[in-house]
Amino acid sequence: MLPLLPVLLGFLFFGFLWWAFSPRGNKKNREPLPPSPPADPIIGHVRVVPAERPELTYVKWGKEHNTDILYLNFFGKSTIVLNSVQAAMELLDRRGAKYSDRPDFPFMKEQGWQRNLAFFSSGPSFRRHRKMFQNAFTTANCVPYREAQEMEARKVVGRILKTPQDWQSHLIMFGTTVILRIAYGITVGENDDPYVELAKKASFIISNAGQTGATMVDNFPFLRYLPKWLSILPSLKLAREYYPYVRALHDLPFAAVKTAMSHGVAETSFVKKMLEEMAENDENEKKDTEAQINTLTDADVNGAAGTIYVAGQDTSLATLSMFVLNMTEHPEVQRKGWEEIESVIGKERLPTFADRDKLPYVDCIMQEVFRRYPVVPLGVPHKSAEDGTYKGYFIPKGRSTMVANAYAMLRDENVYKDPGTFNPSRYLPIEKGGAGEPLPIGQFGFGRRICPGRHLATASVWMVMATMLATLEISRPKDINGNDIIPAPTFSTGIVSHPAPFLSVLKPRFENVAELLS
Ligand code: HEM
Repeated sequence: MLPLLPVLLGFLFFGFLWWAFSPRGNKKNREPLPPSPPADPIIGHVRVVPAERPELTYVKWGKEHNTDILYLNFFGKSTIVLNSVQAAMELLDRRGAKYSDRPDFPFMKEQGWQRNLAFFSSGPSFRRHRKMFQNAFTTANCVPYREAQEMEARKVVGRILKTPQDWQSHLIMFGTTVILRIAYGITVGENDDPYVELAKKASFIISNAGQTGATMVDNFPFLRYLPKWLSILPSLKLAREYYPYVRALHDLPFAAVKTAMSHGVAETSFVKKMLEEMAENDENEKKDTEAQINTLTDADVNGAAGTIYVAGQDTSLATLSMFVLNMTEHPEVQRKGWEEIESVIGKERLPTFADRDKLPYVDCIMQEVFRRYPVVPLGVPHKSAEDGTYKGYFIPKGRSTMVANAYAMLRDENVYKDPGTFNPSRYLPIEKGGAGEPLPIGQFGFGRRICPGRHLATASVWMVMATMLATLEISRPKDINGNDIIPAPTFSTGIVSHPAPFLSVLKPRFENVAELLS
């Protein structure tokens, strides 16, 4: 016979786990939780959500349950998935005060990204950093960075002309160089430049340490406090190994700007602008307590510049890789883009930002690149600060993570005809032969957390796309029988999604391209 006490304790223990990790609707008002696919006891949906591209499964579940809001449970933590622009606008935008917090990201902090706006919970640091970013990167305040964007875009095409087979590395180089220039005013040399080396190390740890917010350390934060010799998880070991590089990426260029400023030779940059503003405001703010809370410190500017790198480098690179992929798949679109550029600008000079309004089709190409394969398909999670309801469903506070499924929104068949097809004309007005469909919404997130770098990012991406369309022909390679090899794209899973390496042939569109670039 089984001993009674251990059996009883076992029952109690599992009963407690069941109770603690089970989802509950709002008992008081009898509102149910949003529709939810079947889950396991205690662990919830951990086993049923695929590790690869979960956004596709969320779309499927949304259709099966005929809903634009889903409820998932991971070890008792609620996740609310929003599959439509309507749901995201209602909750994350209009009711943004409730749904703009962030869950904790202990694993990013372990890697060295401490003072980072993207990972701040609501509070004074969030407000200070958000204000700093919003002011620094309005459309008007992005204008001083245009020269750097134009120059770096031309450099990337120049590098592609020299070694076209390395086009992917050259795009990586662009992502890094343009951000280092904007954040610190640093013009880097070629691949072996020490700043580029540091930036590569920082990028490596972000893309190889697991899915942001969903790693073991994020789920079990106590793991962070294990001593170094007990870093049993490979990802934790990797994070600790790369920590000094991430910190150096923050500290070395920051110190270089300060030195350059003290000698009066610093180039235009975000850090320079912020340090100058700090010096101006210093005296007034000493007297005022409210102002002191809002006062920026060196540590704030240092963290914010690192944030520009982590938030802007990989996203811009992934978007440009998606552009090359779409152009390889659709030579006819590429040709139309080039024809527009040729008719407006000719072949004697390269596009500049002043041409943008006169190139509506090129703009549509960029919008379609943002839409078809969104590079941040599940956004960055928000957190609910209060209980709420949507379409009669209960959204529990505190432990609920809100995930805006940008992929579902940008592929919504109710909004876009044949959403899987790459068709830039869909945005043109009907009277101009287009379909008058709305520009994409969701690729830059929502509400109070919407990407503050979106104007800067759009400008960088537009400039590279326009320069590449004006100068390069992007085509499919041929197989041994002379037939086109059409890419069969697959994509990485992570906060930023990249296309897996694919073959594409890039060559100058006409004879004097190299001269134009020089
Ligand atoms: C094509 C390039 C980019 C894409 C697709 C992109 C997309 C996003 C998305 C989806 C979010 C999450 C928004 C939310 O939580 O609702 C975000 C946040 C953020 N992005 Fe971007 N981004 C890009 C480039 C940039 C650049 C160049 C910067 C640098 C200035 C930047 C700075 C940030 C920051 C600081 C946040 C966090 C905002 C917060 O938590 O309040 N991003 N971005």
